[in-house]
Amino acid sequence: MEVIFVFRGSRNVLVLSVLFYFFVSSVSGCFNTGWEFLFEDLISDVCPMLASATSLVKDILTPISLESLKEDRGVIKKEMVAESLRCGRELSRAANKRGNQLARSGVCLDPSSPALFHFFSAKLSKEAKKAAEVSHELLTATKLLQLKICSSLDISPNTFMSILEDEDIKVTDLAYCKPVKIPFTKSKYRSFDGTSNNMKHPGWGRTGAPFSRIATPRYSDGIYAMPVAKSGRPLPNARLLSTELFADRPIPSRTLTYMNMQWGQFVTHDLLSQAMEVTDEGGIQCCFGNGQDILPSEWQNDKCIPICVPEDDPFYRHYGVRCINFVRSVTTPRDDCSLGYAEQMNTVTSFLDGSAIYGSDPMLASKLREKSGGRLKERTKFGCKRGFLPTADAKTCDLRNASDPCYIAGDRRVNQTPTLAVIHTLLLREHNRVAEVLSSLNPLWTDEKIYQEARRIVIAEIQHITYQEWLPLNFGENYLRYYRITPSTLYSRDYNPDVNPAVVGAFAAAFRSLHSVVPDSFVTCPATYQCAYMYKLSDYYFNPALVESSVESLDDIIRGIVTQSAAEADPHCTREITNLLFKLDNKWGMDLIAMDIQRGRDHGLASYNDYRETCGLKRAHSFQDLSGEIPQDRINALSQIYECVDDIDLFVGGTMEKTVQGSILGKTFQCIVAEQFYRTRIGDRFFYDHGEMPHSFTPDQLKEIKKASMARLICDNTDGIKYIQRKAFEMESAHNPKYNCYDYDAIPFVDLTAWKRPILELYD
Ligand code: HEM
Ligand SMILES: [Ca+2]
Repeated sequence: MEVIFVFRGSRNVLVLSVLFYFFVSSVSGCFNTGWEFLFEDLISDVCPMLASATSLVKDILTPISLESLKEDRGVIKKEMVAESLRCGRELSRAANKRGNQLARSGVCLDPSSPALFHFFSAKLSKEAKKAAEVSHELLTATKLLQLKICSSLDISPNTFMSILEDEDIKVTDLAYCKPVKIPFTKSKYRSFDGTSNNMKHPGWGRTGAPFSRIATPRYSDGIYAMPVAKSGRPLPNARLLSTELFADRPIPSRTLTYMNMQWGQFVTHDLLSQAMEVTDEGGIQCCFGNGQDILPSEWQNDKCIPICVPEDDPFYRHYGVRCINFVRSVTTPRDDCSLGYAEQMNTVTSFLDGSAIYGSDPMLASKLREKSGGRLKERTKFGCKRGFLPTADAKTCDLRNASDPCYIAGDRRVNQTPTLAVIHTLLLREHNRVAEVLSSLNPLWTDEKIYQEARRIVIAEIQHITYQEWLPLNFGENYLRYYRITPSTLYSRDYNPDVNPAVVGAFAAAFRSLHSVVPDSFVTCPATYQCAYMYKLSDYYFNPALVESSVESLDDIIRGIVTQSAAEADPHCTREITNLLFKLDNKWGMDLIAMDIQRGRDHGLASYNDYRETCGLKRAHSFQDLSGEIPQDRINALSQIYECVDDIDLFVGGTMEKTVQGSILGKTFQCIVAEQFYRTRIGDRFFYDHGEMPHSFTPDQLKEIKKASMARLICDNTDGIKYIQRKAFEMESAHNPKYNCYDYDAIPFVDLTAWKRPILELYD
């Protein structure tokens, strides 16, 4: 094996012929900061003006005292900013180049590794790559200024950050940062990429927007470096936290179905998606081989933050696994291109706008269309009346037979599990069903008109099912009313253009805690509902073939997931996701809970204690102060792993809280989730029940949309499902019995005749 070995510190590229590679675990690789590529002699070579050896205060600052720094603006000299931008660009490009070289020289992912499949979930567009590149340059420039100013003035990184905030340095001379006016269009229909939803801020909620923050980040340097404990030591190991605090204890929910869990994941995929950094060659490898150890730092990409596995790990030690591949999320410049801390990119539209069905950019949207009859592309299958998702590149699936389907949809995660692919199929069918009815009601409508109207109806149904059926069930009706989240009986008039609909980064942590409701397997049931077969999740990651394995298979899966319960919302998670995620043909997989924790740190999310304050709870000064929200046994476990109560990660602390009455979440996550769904509704001009707008539904139409339900969606879009409980997110019971799909009183029907328009009204 020939490996190009790039030494940090000397910038020499040595080509080493390595026949047998003996590897000594490098502990430092467990705690990368993200700035490993910035070393002293490189900075002094590339940017002599910024190197700390030339720390003359007058170079950087106009000659004034430190006290006045906080009051005055414009104290950091323009030339110094320009120089840090130039250096930032040069150094971050060099780091990029080094990453590509490493990948080309063989430091890349094993084709059958779980880690490779982790990368399939989000691919970066050309625009996203550009944004990521510029954001690295701006972050590196910020870091260089910080290094220089902190060493020259002997101030802390935090003091520098507050100076920088006051300075509010916006970059305008980078081509990317030149203000681009996104033209506001008055279309009745949403754009695909979320632009032009807000008239004053046409970029709000768009594909590629930064996640929003409701608490100051806890990067250890205030900019991008991975967080550390208050003592300055590393935070507890993410895998250790997973095994100690989230151990598998399978308790089924008494009330909620698997379908309830599945809709939650689907809604998540509509609202957000972070992507991981890649090289020009593809996914980044941070571990040696297939997880045998951490790569030595000389071979690691700067974006690597691998999860080290403790030697005595209860599961991985049996397989010699010491390293879970993990790579930092793509960052993006903030909306005004100012210097400051890192913001992560949301690669889908932030609105609840069916983007997982239609795509988050016009190109994908177009690719998914039939271009006739307003329909989405679908595949037919002999013996089935209704269609299936179109298929694409089989390389992104783990197929057993060449003829098995690998789906393409508006969201790349569609193939993650067969039950997720089922929801995508139902909504694809609903679009085409609606399109057919609309075109028979309005025979003169064009393909475009039918497509847009059907899309508008399906998005409204998704919003209605989510806000009226799913949210109150999971988070409590009273609570939602209190936060003004529940839609009103007919129109609501509370659209607020000053509310940014961007997804809050902490919301991802809160919703990730629902990984605990994922069961270990799913069952299938024939028409008699005598449920028979059970499929382990880990045998079906990225293998959706089961959806089409027979004429009845899709119906059987749906009957299964409305019959089977979800797992209880508690801190216990199935080993199918904590040991076996994306296992494929291996004996072991990745750990989703360790990844949830590590991802929160990667995004610099403020600590659990900070979010307690943000949410109006008392800040805890000792572990015991958590007793109002966290049960004693969990407090004991937390205090044994964390050094200090301030160190507790948001994901961990939030998941440990006891649930609020009527909700599957504790107080802190309840508050964060409420904040998100408030923004998603109030900040979306096109939200389905906003009245008195040019694009609002007529009262008759809105009344029909409000009849939509999960049960009706299933009845209308399956061949053989004849009976189902009225509330498909809840287990069948005496209060929630099964009804015949033709019983329109029990399971109301969305009557589309309200969309019949006068024959001469072709387009509006
Ligand atoms: C079988 C079920 C599921 C699987 C296999 C799964 C898998 C994953 C994976 C692999 C990630 C990315 C991890 C990372 O790189 O940081 C992720 C992220 C996430 N998951 Fe799940 N998940 C499932 C169910 C759910 C459910 C039920 C919910 C919520 C109701 C949920 C909410 C989230 C959220 C909010 C994120 C962060 C998304 C992002 O930032 O892009 N997941 N999940
Ligand atoms: Ca969306």
